[in-house]
Formats: sequence, C-alpha cells, structure tokens
Amino acid sequence: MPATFVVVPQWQGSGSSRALRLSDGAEAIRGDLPASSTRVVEVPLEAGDELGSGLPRLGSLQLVRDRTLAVLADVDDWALTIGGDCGVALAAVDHALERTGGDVAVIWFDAHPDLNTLESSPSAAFSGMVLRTLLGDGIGPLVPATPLAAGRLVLAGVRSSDEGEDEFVSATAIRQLTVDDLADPAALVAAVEATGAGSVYVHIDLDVLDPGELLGLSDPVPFGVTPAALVAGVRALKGRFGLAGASIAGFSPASPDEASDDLPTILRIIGALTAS
Ligand SMILES: NC(=[NH2+])NCCC[C@H](N)C(=O)O
Repeated sequence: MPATFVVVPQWQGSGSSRALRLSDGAEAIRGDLPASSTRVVEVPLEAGDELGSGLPRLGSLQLVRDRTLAVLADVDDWALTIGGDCGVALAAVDHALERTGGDVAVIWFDAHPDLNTLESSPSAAFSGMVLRTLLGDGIGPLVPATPLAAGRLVLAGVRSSDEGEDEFVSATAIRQLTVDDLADPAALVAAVEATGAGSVYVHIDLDVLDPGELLGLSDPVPFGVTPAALVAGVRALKGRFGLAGASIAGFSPASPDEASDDLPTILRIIGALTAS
C-alpha cells in the first residue's frame, strides 16, 4: 500500500525567530507530494493561548494535535507526517503507539533531544519538549494515554542539549547514537533491536543533517549527519523492521529559491521512507 502523507504546517511549537517559515516549509514539501495520497491538517493562524498552563500557545498545539489524530485515525496503513515544527510528532507517535499496542521503538533523528520540561526549557518552546511529553512528563492535556517507555527510545545525532535534558538522559539510560555511530547502519539496527520492539517509528528533524547539506533549518547545529548516512540508516531500518509511522520536521526555508535548493535532499529522505 502506498504511504499516506499527512502535512501539518504547525509553527506554534517552535521558539525560533524563524518559526513562521516552518509553515512555508511544509507547504513547499506538500507541493512535491502526490495530491491523491496527501491530507493537509488545518493549522490556526493565531499563536494560541497558554490556557493558564504556562506553556505558550497551548490552545493551538492542542487543536492541531486533535485534528492530526482525527486525520490519522482514517489512515489504514502507516502515515508519514510532515511538519512544521517537531511538535507534530506528538500526534503521530501517539497514533503509532495506539496502532501497535505500544510494540514500537521510536528512533529520534534530531540535533536536539527535545526532552525538556516546562521548568528545564530555556525557551518554553514545545518543540523542545515534545519527546519528554511522549514519555509521559508534560502538560496534562498533551500527554498521550499510553506514553512511550524510555527503553523503547533511541536518540540519533543529538549534539545540542540542555542541562535538564542531559540529567534526564543519564538518569533513564536512554540509548543514544552519535553522528559518527550513524555512519554504520548496522549500529542503528542493533540499537533498535536492543529495545525489544517489533516495529519502528522514525522521526527526522531535518536539523540532524549537517547545516552545510540543507539551508532551510530553524535551529541549525554544526557537525551533523550527511544525507547519504541518513538515507542508508532509514533503508537499513526498513529492511529489518515494520514501519509503524514516521515524521519529518523542521524545514524552514527563507525563500522559494532556498526551498527549491533543499527539496531534492528532502525528497530522497521521503523516498527512502516510502520505498517498498
Ligand atoms: N527540535 C528542535 N528544533 N528543538 C529545538 C530545541 C532547542 C532547545 N533545546 C529548547 O528546548 O528550547
């Protein structure tokens, strides 16, 4: 069955001064996807209220999460959710946890671990908290009914983390692969095998890539992976595990020209995820 693409042009989860470009990025990717297998989730124009929670823009984040879950509920097979900011993975991973009964490992390709709480976050941006929320620590209405177990998570390519995130990763012994480790796809497969899960969910924040390889990044961090290593890793995972779902986030081109320069790389990654 061909993949279904669920495009979510959410920007409200980002703390970047370039946040609004994330909706342009989602739209640019959408323009290259087959319309018949693409659904678009409507994102409110306004930032949204914190609803007394302390989390900026909670109202919009919750609305988009609910709309995304409703669209995903109608997808028969796995879906590739396309952001927007990393916060779009909240609904997408939640959906994968539900459809697999929790028998899924999440591989999180990202320059950042996104494991902040509201208290530890330097920016109060939800995209820096989304993975922690999926693990069960977060603003009540956003925490999934079946949270992800820390032993089912593999961080890949992280090279910019905050103090509270480092403490959490050490305390929970979350598995991690460095940029160098990712040169060997077998290491990636072994790390996911070690979680004991029967299927895999692949999240890709494009900032896992080296900024020299992709211009349109909202939170670029030097010394990232090459597109070739990322694509080889995705292929190896697909060869070994069933795919329970996937997301691509963080594309924030400054202009249509910049988007055109980056799209071939993004389409190669999409191709690796969706190849049969
Ligand atoms: N997925 C991302 N782009 N995350 C950026 C997070 C940056 C920083 N750690 C924060 O929490 O504010």
